[in-house]
Amino acid sequence: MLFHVRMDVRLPHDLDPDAKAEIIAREKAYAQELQRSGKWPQIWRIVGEYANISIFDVESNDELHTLLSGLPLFQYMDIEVTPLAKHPSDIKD
Ligand SMILES: O=C(O)CC1=CCC(=O)O1
Repeated sequence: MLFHVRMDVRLPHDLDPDAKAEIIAREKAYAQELQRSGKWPQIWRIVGEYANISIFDVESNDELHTLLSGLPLFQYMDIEVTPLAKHPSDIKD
């Protein structure tokens, strides 16, 4: 199942710089591991925003929820999920 996910990051302005660097490093490691697993095949920066558009390829809504809620930055994100289905005009496969 494919999902389009938008993540807007809203870090507190008063977050300690070392804590900020540490949580961002953990976020990167977590995201790169999921990319290597094939569950997070695309991640794109939205130009001019601290936000990304990602594509997830997972087995279920529950799996996606587990992965998203495991993001180190989860508590600092607004997340919008759009489930994707094959378009009838798509010529692939
Ligand atoms: O910077 C972001 O868009 C938040 C984020 C998600 C995965 C990652 O590495 O950073």
